[in-house]
Amino acid sequence: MNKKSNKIINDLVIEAANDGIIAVDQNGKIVLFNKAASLMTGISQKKAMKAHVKEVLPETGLMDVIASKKRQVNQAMKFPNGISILTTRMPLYYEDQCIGAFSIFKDTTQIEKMAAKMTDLQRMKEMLESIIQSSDEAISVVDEKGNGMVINPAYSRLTGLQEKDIIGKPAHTDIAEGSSMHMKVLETGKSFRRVPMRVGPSHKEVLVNVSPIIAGGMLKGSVGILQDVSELRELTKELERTRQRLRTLEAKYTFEDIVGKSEALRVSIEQAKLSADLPVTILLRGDSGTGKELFAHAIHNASARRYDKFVRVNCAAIPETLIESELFGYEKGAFSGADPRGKKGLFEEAAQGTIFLDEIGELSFSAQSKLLRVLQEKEVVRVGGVKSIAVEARVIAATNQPLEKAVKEGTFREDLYYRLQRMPITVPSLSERKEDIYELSYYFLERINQEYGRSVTTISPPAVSYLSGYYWPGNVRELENILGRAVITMGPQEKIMEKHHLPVLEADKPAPLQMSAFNLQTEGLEEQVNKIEAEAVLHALKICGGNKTQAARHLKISLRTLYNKMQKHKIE
Ligand SMILES: Nc1ncnc2c1ncn2[C@@H]1O[C@H](COP(=O)(O)OP(=O)(O)OP(=O)(O)O)[C@@H](O)[C@H]1O
Repeated sequence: MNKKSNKIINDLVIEAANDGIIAVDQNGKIVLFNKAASLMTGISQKKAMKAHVKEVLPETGLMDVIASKKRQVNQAMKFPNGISILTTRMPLYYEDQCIGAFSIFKDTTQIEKMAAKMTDLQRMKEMLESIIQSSDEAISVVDEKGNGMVINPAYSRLTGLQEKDIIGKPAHTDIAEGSSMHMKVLETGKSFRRVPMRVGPSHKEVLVNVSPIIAGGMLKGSVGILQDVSELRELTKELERTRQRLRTLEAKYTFEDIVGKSEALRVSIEQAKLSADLPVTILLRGDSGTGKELFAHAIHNASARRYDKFVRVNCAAIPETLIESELFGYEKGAFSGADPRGKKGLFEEAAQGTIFLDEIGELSFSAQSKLLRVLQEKEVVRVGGVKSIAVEARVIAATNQPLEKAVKEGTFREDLYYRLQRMPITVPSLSERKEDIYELSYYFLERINQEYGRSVTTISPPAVSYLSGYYWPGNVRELENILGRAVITMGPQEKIMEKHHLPVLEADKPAPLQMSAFNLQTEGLEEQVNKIEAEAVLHALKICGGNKTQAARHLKISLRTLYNKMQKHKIE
């Protein structure tokens, strides 16, 4: 290869190089400016060649190199067009004489951008990690193969499992009962919510929400959030207790609110008014929905105790295991799961007010004994305690059960029965006072109008006589419900309730239960049995007009079991 061809090759290589190359002579005139240099600086090769470097690219610092004769390696700098470069600059020598300088530079803009992105990603990752670690929700993450990747301290607290037990281990490692939802997510790519399972060595009951982690359109893993069911249960129970307490702490009605002029009702009201200030326990008797609670409110409000509390306790709705501690309170450490500070019972809570014991026929035998003692001695002893606490509250009890039968069968204490029977007041059933239906209907229409924003002003005589022909197993409560339903079926402008607005009311015996068809293919036996049970309970309540005692009798179960079933199937 001769000198000439050598030069041609050199020129071609320089031109094709990815790095920018600029060379200047000892005066600073640009003598070499390759294509990459042009692309990076945005200056055309034509303009750059022969121009003085100070005019077009003073930032290259080549004049300094000529002056100092020093090489500078890997210097970072920026061109005016924003391109970042890394440059190496050197003086050019020929026969020991500096004849110029040159610079080779690389475009580092992309690398810088990537580095910034990496820093952002790193920051984001650290942020996410600290959110996960400090979250009160128990979180577990698995990778696309189903191996544990991340758990947080809340997860360890809930399950009792540590990172060493989970990280890198298969997704089912933490499961005590149930199948891995993480694996289900990885198999289906779908989310699942509120799946019950048990986890960890202590078989902790949890509800799990799981979702796929999708990155760049690919399934990369699964994230699960575990909720402690026992905590949820405790909260729900507490809410229920608070609700019940709120409902119980005021007596809304007075004798003025008891509608009806029938002789049967008038006698009961007279008796109740007379007993209001007598220092005796009252027993309100009568079918479900006749207005016993209304009477209890009215008696309290007519007594000297009206400015004190009215505490209502539905003895059938409180679980048997809790009734004694609810009524009489408990001392600290009385039983596991109890408030460690101990708790006042409802008798103490009622103080100088009234305690209304609804469904008293449902009290357990042992609670009956304690109640008798309270009525006789006028004092309570908290569960797990020894100290007697004076009871000043007045007791009004109510039942829709034939207590005499329960006494005979040995399920209700005879001595308690006689104690309660000193002042019994029977609230008549609606079928014994059908003449009150007219007045009651107008009273309820007014209430319903207010509640639903309607203006039904009249009920036609045929509609009233139709209502009077019915046997009203659910009493006044059923009448209120039927009128409410009828108003909903009426047009918004209709003002007169006619017979056709009312549902079909069977004059006498109920129709047999028609079971709906169940989908045997998709539902398991347990689901089917549950549905049938819910339907049977609903049907019994319907044909008994919402009268729970009758419905329980119809189903041949105790009233307490009926309450449990209603709660289970969320039947109001
Ligand atoms: N004479 C009445 N005047 C006005 N409203 C009444 C009358 N009797 C009952 N009610 C209403 O009917 C509904 C049922 O009454 P209440 O709850 O007092 O019945 P109850 O006999 O205590 O029923 P249960 O035994 O099922 O607890 C309530 O909404 C109540 O306000």
